[in-house]
Amino acid sequence: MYDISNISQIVQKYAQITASIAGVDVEVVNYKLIRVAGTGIFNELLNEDVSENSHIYKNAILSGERQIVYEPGKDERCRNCKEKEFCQEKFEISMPIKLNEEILGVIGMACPSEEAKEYIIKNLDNYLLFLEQIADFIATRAYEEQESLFRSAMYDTLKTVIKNMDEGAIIIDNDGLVDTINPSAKKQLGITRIINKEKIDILPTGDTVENSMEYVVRIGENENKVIGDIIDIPNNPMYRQVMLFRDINKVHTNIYEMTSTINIMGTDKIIGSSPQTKALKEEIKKVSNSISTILITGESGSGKEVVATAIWQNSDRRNKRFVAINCAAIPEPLLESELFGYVKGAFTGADPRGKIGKFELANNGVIFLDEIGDMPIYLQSKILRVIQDKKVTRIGSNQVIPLDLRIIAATNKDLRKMINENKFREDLYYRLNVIPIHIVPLRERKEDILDLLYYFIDYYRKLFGKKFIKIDEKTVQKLLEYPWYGNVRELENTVEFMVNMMEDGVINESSLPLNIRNNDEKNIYKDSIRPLKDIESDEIKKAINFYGDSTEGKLKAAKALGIGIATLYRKLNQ
Ligand SMILES: Nc1ncnc2c1ncn2[C@@H]1O[C@H](COP(=O)(O)OP(=O)(O)OP(=O)(O)O)[C@@H](O)[C@H]1O
Repeated sequence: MYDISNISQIVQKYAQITASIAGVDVEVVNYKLIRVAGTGIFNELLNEDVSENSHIYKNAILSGERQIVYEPGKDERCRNCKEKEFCQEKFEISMPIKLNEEILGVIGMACPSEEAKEYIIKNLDNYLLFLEQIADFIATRAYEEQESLFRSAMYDTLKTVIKNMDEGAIIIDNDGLVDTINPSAKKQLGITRIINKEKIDILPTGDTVENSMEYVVRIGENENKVIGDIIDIPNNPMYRQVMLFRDINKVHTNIYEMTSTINIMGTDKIIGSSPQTKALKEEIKKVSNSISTILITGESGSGKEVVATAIWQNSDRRNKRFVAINCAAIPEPLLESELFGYVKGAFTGADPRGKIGKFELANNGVIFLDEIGDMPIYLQSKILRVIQDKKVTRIGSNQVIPLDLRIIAATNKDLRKMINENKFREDLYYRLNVIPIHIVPLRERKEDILDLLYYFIDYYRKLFGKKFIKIDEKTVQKLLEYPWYGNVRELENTVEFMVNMMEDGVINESSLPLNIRNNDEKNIYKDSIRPLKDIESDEIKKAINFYGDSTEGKLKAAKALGIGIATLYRKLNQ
């Protein structure tokens, strides 16, 4: 309950006004029966505890009713008063000070003379009304004081909470100026100076992503995009709004950290000492810092993603994001929204919170479009536009987001064949194939089989805590002869199996999976026999990849293939 002692000066003024108008002595006690204000002799006795001999006040507090005492000392209510014999007062009115249902105290009026008593009784109704008014004034001031204390305590608490929040927070006053800005907000907006009472403009971009609205926040020269919420503070004399927000880059980083599953590989981690792999590592180093688009081709499991991450790690974008999207793994209807993102309410069935797309997420870094051959043709034109225009628009949004991206695409499909079958856009192919990198199948780089074999044995024996002594010669031979259509991925899985099966630290034929154990030479030959047309086409591709697509490159390729240039052009057209 509010203690009116806290506003004793105001109460004293009311007591004096009452005393001078009524011509009587007035005192005010709080709900604990401590004298808070008083006139005449009472003024000398402020802060006195009057609970022992203030039976009438007690009655007023307990009943909440005004008390009128015509014969102080002789009245029934004075029965227990120790000083009733010596009571000097001739007449008393005690008016409770009420705030809603609570009694904050009592204002008491005491008549020292019979004349005053007579006069007051004659005008009793007016006196009662007057005293009731004064009690109401005191209660109103108590209420205002209580509210203002409560409000400032709330603001203090709010400001402490805001100061310690991870989210950015700005309190905006009724003139649209910054009242309070927390350290997180200053950091996110890149502000180092004191900006209290500076003008702030908050403009919604119209997009809602990740459950919050996107805004441009402008304070002086600083302009930033954030996503967050504006909370209006209605009926507040000082403050208009609180803005809570997150840095859009931080939102991107969080999504990236939550969704990225990439296996970071530098060229040093690419295992293999075959001439092809050595050349591949050189090529990676050469092309890493260019901004041109790369198309990596190679059979499934041959290491296309490994090469893509190695390019990123070798580039000056290594500290930026590498965002991979497997176009074959995402159902077609979802692929577009995964790539471009969307805003709240963009289409039925969409996540109502909105979504940030992979292109936007990869901005300033690298996007890896894996299995690009599985991209539906209508999306191919959209991707082409993103590559050409270097900008993206979230589905359902009008906002254009400029992009600075390194694009790496990969496929195990024959895109030229797909172009002939009208399944892949030729213009997109040329846009992607600026720097072609082909990874030869594992069976064509036998040295790598050995390197990878020992590398994976070492990895899995450590992982399983097993001792490894040796792998027998015949088993190694079988592994070298196996065609590895699943490439490095299949070899890795095979080694994991063998290390599991290995007994006493020795890997032998009995540790091999059945398909490899039964893969005798006949089968090997049967499996590896390929139509001449395919072999020819592979060799031509190899030569063109090696010497380049230019006229000079084609001349060299034809020479290396042992055919005339006209024959090469004819075969290329086929
Ligand atoms: N040269 C290499 N050194 C070490 N590990 C490799 C190498 N090449 C491939 N791997 C490993 O083999 C597995 C398959 O590689 P990756 O995913 O890069 O192949 P991919 O060609 O992208 O396959 P897919 O076409 O199926 O997407 C991965 O676990 C990868 O780490």
